[in-house]
Amino acid sequence: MNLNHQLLSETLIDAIADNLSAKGYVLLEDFLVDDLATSLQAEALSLSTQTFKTAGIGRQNNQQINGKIRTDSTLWLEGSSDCQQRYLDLMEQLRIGLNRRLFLGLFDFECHYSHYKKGDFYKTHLDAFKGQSNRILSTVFYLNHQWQANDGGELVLYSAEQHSELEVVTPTFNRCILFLSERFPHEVQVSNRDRLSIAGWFRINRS
Ligand SMILES: O=C(O)CCC(=O)C(=O)O
Ligand SMILES: [Fe+2]
Repeated sequence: MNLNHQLLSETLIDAIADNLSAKGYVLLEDFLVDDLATSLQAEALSLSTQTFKTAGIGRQNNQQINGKIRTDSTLWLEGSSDCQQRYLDLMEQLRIGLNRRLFLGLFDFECHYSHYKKGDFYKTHLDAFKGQSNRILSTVFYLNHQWQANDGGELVLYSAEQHSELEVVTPTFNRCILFLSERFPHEVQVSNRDRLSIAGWFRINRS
């Protein structure tokens, strides 16, 4: 194991757990050490032009490409580079830390890079339907420097009940949002420039 591996502080995991139980989501600035965020950004940038695939929606085995709902391209992280492995290690630490505090029974974590080109979007959706999915906690980590007000591409989180806006999140470098997958409808507004992120899900083992 690389000694440079950043570990999340127990204080940070406490704060994440507190926010998740109080309001169901948490927004974190400067989530990772800068060199890790920078390496992930560089890797996403270089891979996005070659190996990303148009994203699917629906069940894993029955993916449909539906340009009407989402238009981004994705690539799953499998730990095939040092920065991917470091990111997955951190999320593993978070998984264990959240299970200890919240008894969520999180079983594993999956994540992919996403690339939204100019004009791309992801319309309002839920990441999981109650009782039908093993996705429990959604995470999105952003990799974009100098996001301007007119760049679009905000993540809008809605309240489940009134569909009122809870939070409008610009996809700013090294920012991370975590939210309960079944609880918050959300959308990515049309992006006016390239937008890179890592979307991930902590899952329970339902089978
Ligand atoms: O990129 C984002 O801000 C959210 C992406 C998203 O909702 C998803 O991939 O399910
Ligand atoms: Fe989503």
